[in-house]
Amino acid sequence: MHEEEQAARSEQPPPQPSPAERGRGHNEQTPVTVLLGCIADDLTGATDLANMLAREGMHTVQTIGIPARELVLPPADAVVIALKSRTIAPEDAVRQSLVALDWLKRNGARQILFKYCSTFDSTDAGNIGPVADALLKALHARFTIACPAFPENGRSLFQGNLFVGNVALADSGMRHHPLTPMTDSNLVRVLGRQTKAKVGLVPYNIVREGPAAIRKAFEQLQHDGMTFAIVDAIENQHLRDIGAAASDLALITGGSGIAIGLPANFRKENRLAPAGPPEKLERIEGLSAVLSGSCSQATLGQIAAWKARRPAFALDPLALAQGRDLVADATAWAQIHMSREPVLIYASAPPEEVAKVQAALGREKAGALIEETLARIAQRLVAAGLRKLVIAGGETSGAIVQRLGVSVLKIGPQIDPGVPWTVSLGTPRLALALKSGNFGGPDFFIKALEMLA
Ligand SMILES: Nc1ncnc2c1ncn2[C@@H]1O[C@H](COP(=O)(O)OP(=O)(O)OP(=O)(O)O)[C@@H](O)[C@H]1O
Ligand SMILES: O=C(O)[C@@H](O)C(=O)CO
Repeated sequence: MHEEEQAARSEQPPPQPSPAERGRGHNEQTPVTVLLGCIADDLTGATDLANMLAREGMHTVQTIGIPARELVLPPADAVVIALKSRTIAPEDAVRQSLVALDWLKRNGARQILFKYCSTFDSTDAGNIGPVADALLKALHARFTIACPAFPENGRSLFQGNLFVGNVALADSGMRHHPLTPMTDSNLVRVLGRQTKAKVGLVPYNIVREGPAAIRKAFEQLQHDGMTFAIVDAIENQHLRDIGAAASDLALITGGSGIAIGLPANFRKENRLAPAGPPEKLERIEGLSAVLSGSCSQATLGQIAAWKARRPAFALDPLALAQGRDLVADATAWAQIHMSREPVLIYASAPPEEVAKVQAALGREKAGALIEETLARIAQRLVAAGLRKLVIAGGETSGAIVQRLGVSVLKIGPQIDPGVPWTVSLGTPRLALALKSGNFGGPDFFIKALEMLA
């Protein structure tokens, strides 16, 4: 371990305060004292991570982008900064991630977690490798792990190969992802193409032996000149053991699953209180709706389940492009139904329809037009009393949340693995469930809103 890193880690723990005692603001005069500082490369991924940390008993706050100087955050053990850096130019992703790191360090973070997708969404140009390289350098650290496993959602790693359910990543739907097609399941190779540093593997037969064996493997890999270790994991217990073995690492990288084992390290150091009951979110009163721009298989199934029981309005992207005012149409329609029951407004469509729209409008233009439309609809519906909102899709969530001016989320109960209810701070208070495209059971939308009834 580098000297500076060692010095920071060998400090004696302070008397163990609650987050309320620790943090009262976030500016330079009164810093929040964060234990775990997290940088997520997209919005729904950040919420997934925040959910995991909250479930494991850390008071967790999520910010949308890098917190503004004047923003006062509630006390928190963990702060997750949600960036939108997964598919932007690598140099922009690096720059934004370093600003996020700087904020987290200034606010006391003792360990940094870089969260990316459980399907390792990236290209040979990045952004996982370049961002991880830059964070390591900024932290004066020489070694980290990469582990996107998330067993509860079917993501497991064996011999460095990532599986989605019972198929290898490259044989899964991720092969056809429009921005980050994943055509190689072997993460040692995938990450190896994104960094000049050496990438090694801690295989399953070592992981299953527990924290001491895993830690020894980390030491051996460092001795052999490796900077990254892809670490196999199939079950939550493996992630807990990897977390324990990674307690001394300044930087950890992975999916939300890798967070499972980290709170225990802070508890062991007497810095974190034992896990209590899940934090109760304030009750939000008002109208409910679901907005969806996700075209994933899971979301399409959830839309079908909703339509069997509840009112739904489909946005036609080609009509939109021809200038039809679907914001007005959808808003007027929703206002008739919403006072009686929750509504769904969606642009989501199966691959063949998406392909037609993309052929006519161009992929980026189609996406941006739909995101902008859903965001404007959300804005009008909030003005009309909408307060409980389920959003499907990472890009879609980003566009809507940005338009609504949301900058901080408090994390509440889990709806399905990877998706919690959250409450926005600021006015008006909104209950938001931001669902990653691939997450949630078939009745997710209905289940989510019933939880708030
Ligand atoms: N009918 C459609 N035709 C073309 N593009 C569409 C259509 N409906 C939605 N889109 C666009 O597809 C993109 C879907 O991305 P989004 O990130 O919201 O969902 P996702 O990829 O399923 O979610 P996640 O990133 O959480 O896995 C958005 O840019 C959206 O505007
Ligand atoms: O890790 C995942 O699969 C999700 O949190 C995500 O990042 C989807 O965009």
